[in-house]
Amino acid sequence: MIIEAQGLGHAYGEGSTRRIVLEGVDVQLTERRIGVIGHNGSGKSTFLRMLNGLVLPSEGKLLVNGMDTAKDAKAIRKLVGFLFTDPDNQIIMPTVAEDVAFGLRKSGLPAEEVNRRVDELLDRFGLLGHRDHPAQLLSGGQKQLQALAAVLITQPEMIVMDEPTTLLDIRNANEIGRIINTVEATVVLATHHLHLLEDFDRALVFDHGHLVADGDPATSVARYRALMEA
Ligand SMILES: Nc1ncnc2c1ncn2[C@@H]1O[C@H](COP(=O)(O)OP(=O)(O)OP(=O)(O)O)[C@@H](O)[C@H]1O
Repeated sequence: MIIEAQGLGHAYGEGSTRRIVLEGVDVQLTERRIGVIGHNGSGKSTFLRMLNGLVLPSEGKLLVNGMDTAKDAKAIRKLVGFLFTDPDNQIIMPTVAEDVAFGLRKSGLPAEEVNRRVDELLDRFGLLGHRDHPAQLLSGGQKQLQALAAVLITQPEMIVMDEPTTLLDIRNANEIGRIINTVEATVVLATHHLHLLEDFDRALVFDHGHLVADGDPATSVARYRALMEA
């Protein structure tokens, strides 16, 4: 995947309520594991939501594999899956298996192939025993794994994850971290759990809507800590 932000900016609101929350972001990303860090309200979620066209640029451009999110959001969403902080926001179907299969409903794949993929993912995530259970009865960590399975089943080339471990206890957060490291797709992860980025290729630091540091995770985390302590 190639992500190119060119003079990228975003403002929420209009007129007197208009507020710039992202400004002048120029970056090209080709790595497989990309972290995004920064203080609350620094613009991480806004940047992430721009990667699949959920939020469109007010300034500049964002290209994903050469496609402009402002023009080709539909094609881009086929390549880019999104995992939200709160899995309850993306659980749609009554049972675990039905929910994981949901993204394939228009794929035209035979039911046996859909079931095969569902069971393979549930097995990988330790959820096979919950296959036919009500999705809402899973624990927070299990729900997040289920939500991740529901994204992975469509075999996206990139998964954007917006603080997916924030609501989880340490054990479940680490489990999600472990699984993130096994995912084949490109991963862009915004997190305050900085240790999850240890094996990442690159980390971006946002501060008040500006990209202020960009490098290997250890260097970026040190820069972020220094900013927070200044
Ligand atoms: N839909 C919206 N309408 C208006 N303002 C918004 C909206 N979404 C976010 N903002 C504002 O944009 C700014 C950046 O928010 P964003 O969610 O991108 O930050 P963040 O770095 O992800 O923060 P956090 O770590 O708290 O999740 C914040 O000041 C926020 O209040």
